[in-house]
Formats: sequence, C-alpha cells, structure tokens
Amino acid sequence: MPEKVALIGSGNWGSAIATKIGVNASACADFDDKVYMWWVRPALINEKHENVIYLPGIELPHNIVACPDVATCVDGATMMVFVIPHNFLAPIVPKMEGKFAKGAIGCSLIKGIEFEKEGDMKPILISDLLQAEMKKSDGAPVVDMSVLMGANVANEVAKGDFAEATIGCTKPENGLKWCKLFNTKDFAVQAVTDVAGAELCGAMKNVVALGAGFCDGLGYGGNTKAAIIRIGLKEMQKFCKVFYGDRQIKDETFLESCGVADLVTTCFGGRNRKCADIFAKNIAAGTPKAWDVIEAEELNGQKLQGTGTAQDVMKAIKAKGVVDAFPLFSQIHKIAFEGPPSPTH
Ligand SMILES: NC(=O)C1=CN([C@@H]2O[C@H](COP(=O)(O)OP(=O)(O)OC[C@H]3O[C@@H](n4cnc5c(N)ncnc54)[C@H](O)[C@@H]3O)[C@@H](O)[C@H]2O)C=CC1
Ligand SMILES: O=C(CO)COP(=O)(O)O
Repeated sequence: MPEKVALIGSGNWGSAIATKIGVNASACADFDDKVYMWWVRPALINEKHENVIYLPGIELPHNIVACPDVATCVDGATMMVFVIPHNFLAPIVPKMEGKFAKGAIGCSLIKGIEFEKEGDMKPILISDLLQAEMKKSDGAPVVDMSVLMGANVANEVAKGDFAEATIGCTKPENGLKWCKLFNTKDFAVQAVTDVAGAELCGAMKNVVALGAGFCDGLGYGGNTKAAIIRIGLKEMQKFCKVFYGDRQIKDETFLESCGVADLVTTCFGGRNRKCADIFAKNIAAGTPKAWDVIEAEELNGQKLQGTGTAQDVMKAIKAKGVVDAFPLFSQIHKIAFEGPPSPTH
C-alpha cells in the first residue's frame, strides 16, 4: 500500500516543503499521489494552488490538497509531517484522535522547544511532546517521531535554490522513508540517528540569531557576527550536554545542515535576525519598539520563534543554576527583555 502523507501546517515553511513533498508524492509509487495539507482557508490553495498569505508567488504542486479540518487531513495517514509554530500545537493533536493509521510515523519540522512549567523548567523536545500526546489520545502504539532540521530559509527552498537538510531519526529505516519523501535534486536530505541533537540545534539557533540581528542593527561587521556564531554554537552544544546528557547527542550532528549550516543561514537571512536588527536600531535611536509590534509590522502574519525560546532558555538555565555557563544566551536575553543597561557613573 502506498504511504498516505498528511502535512499539518501551511505557513511559510509548511508551504515551501509542500513543493518538495508534492513532487515526490506524485513521482514515486511509494506514496499516494494526493497529499493533504491542513489549512483553515482551503479555497486559496485548492483553486489557486498558491498560498497567497504565507508563500506568495510560488505555485504549489496540484496534488497538494488543503483541508480545513485536521481530523480529515490525517484520516488514514501513515506519514505525518508537523510544521506549525509550536505554541499553536496544543489544541490540534487531540483532534487527530483515532484518525491516523496504526503504525503511522511522524516527522516534526518545528524549530522550538517547550519547557516544564514549574519545578526545574526542564526542556521538552517537541517531538517527544507530540509522541506522548498522540499515544495518550489514540491509546495506540507509539508514533515513531523523526525531525527534519537544516539551513532552510523557506522562501529560498521554495524558489528551488539548492539547500541541504538533516533528518534526525531513531530508526534508520524510517530515516530512509523520510529522505525519500523530502529529497529532490535541489533539496539534499541526509539522515542521522540523533533526534535530540538535530532538534535542539534547530530550536537554539533561533536564540543566537537574535544576537546576530543585534550585531547588524548596531552596525558591527562580519568579525563580530562570526564571534556570535562561534560562541553560540558552543552554548548550543553545552545546552544539549547540560539538559540532554542522557540522549547521547553526537558531536558530528553539529556539523550537519541542522547544526552549523542552519546557524549561519539564520544569522544572515532569517526572520529572527531581521526583527532583532530592527529592535536594536530602534533602541539605538531612542525609539524602542516591542517585539510583537515588530513581528506584526515585518512578518505579515508569520511568527517569530527566537524570542519565546530565549525567554524559556533563560528560565531553564536559571532554574538549574547554570546562568554563568551561558554568557551569550544571558546577554541576548538581557538586551531583548531586560531593557537597555542603565548608565554607570
Ligand atoms: N519559515 C522558515 O523559513 C522556516 C521555519 N521553520 C519552522 O517551521 C515552523 C513553522 O513555521 P512557518 O511555517 O514558517 O510558520 P509561519 O511563521 O509562516 O506562521 C504561520 C503558521 O502559523 C499558523 N498560525 C498563525 N496564527 C495562528 C493561530 N492563532 N492559531 C493557530 N495557528 C496559527 C498558521 O496557520 C500557519 O501555519 C516553526 O517552528 C519554524 O521555526 C523551519 C525552517 C524554516
Ligand atoms: O529556520 C530557519 C532557516 O533554517 C528560518 O529561520 P527564521 O525563523 O529566523 O526565519
């Protein structure tokens, strides 16, 4: 039986990745031709084959079929791709109860992280959260979760500029299935058996990108940004060791597309960088602007991930008493949320 693919999300990245999935689903007998995509306004996609809100100007493959109801979208699905900002996930998963096929597998493209709300604020991987939630609702066998992370600014991927990505998987055979679904001649996907390493890289680089944006906004050059990227990479690694030492995160993962490459592209071309640049310029000009105002003015409905993650990371390192080990993350938090430094005399 061909795999039935469901795409849960239809934002900037969700629509861009649909351009790869759609092509492969129609060309390869392993997959059902039709790919269902969850989108509250299906007519926009089903009639125009374009997501005019989140990815204007890009034609989506015609076998991408939008449906407004998430339960219908995942009905009988054997491969589920999750790609929505993580703060909107909570109400969605329970609606999928009993709908996806037994033995279905999942892949999260979500670059974010959740944290326990009390106690030691331990970080929770979104892939773990999804796995636990789906088990709870369905009462079914665990959905094996992989992740796809990488240097993937969505607009560039959608245009067909060459890009790489990394699948983090637990089972190599599932990693291969996901590679087959995503890989195209302009989108080179490789699997590593390190879900936690790949996913944490994807979440943490959004915090470092804020630092890169501050650096641009204040007019510093390439040397300063390179320092932020280098120190950021080390703090990302340290964060993994401190909070996920038990998951055997591999040092090599940081050298894959999901690691250093994503950090570089985000620090040069991402939305977090862009908004942080504007934030710093406004502070320097003495006209500070709140993050949500900048997000609304600049991103046309798309969502900023780094600010929430920076706040949560700060809470987690404070709760664990390791703030001093993360000077860059702490400074980024300070600039973003604690106001300009008071003048010293
Ligand atoms: N855009 C990019 O270049 C890339 C994004 N990602 C990650 O992919 C994930 C999804 O990002 P994008 O597709 O870019 O999303 P986006 O930033 O374009 O946000 C739009 C998405 O949010 C949903 N949404 C907006 N307001 C909502 C609400 N009130 N309730 C429920 N849903 C709402 C929309 O339905 C849509 O799916 C994020 O974790 C992001 O970090 C990963 C790689 C590249
Ligand atoms: O994850 C991304 C590139 O890989 C996109 O980053 P931004 O969310 O900062 O645009």
